[in-house]
Amino acid sequence: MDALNLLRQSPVMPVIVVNDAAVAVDLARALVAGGIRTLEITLRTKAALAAMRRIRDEVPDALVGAGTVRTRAHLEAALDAGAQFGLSPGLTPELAAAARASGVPFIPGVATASEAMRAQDEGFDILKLFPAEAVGGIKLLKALAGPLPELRFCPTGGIDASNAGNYLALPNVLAVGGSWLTPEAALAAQDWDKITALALEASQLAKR
Ligand SMILES: O=C(O)C(=O)C[C@H](O)[C@H](O)COP(=O)(O)O
Repeated sequence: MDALNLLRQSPVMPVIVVNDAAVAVDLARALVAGGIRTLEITLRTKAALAAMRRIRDEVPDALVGAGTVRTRAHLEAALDAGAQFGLSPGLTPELAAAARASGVPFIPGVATASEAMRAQDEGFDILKLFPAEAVGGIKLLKALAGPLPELRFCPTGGIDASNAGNYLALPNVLAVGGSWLTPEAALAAQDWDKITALALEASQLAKR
């Protein structure tokens, strides 16, 4: 699978912060039950790698991704833990080389035209716009479509059920990312029905 097909699996990529690997399997099952298969587990917590391993082993319908991949070492650790793809808030030459060598889909983050052009030079044409709302959101994506028509985006940062549909209506947007499918309170309460309901709502957001 490449980044294009990956982002076509689900209109929304949940950005998941796991504090306790023990709940990762139930959480992943709740999202998959709501039709969301592509899961971005951020590397921001100690539990992240163990969570990826468990989901990979126990939830075969999920596609497990690593988020917040900032270095070659992060990417290698995530792949060892079973990650099937990676995303980053940005891109460095070292990370670009590691991602190309890994052979897994990798979606680097960009926030400007120059960053998008550098990412394209490094071989990436499917990019995360991050932090989407803060750097111009829909207006920026519309403006980039003119000079950079080959690029496709997964905007992330400040997106939720209220504005996701507007992003998905843009021709250069393949999917959106966001943390709104996994609210901290629902995770703490292990309210899997709530998370399945949010996932169902998100999976019905049609692309175009
Ligand atoms: O951890 C990463 O790699 C990131 O890129 C950050 C996340 O994508 C955003 O924190 C999600 O943003 P919200 O949906 O506004 O909460």
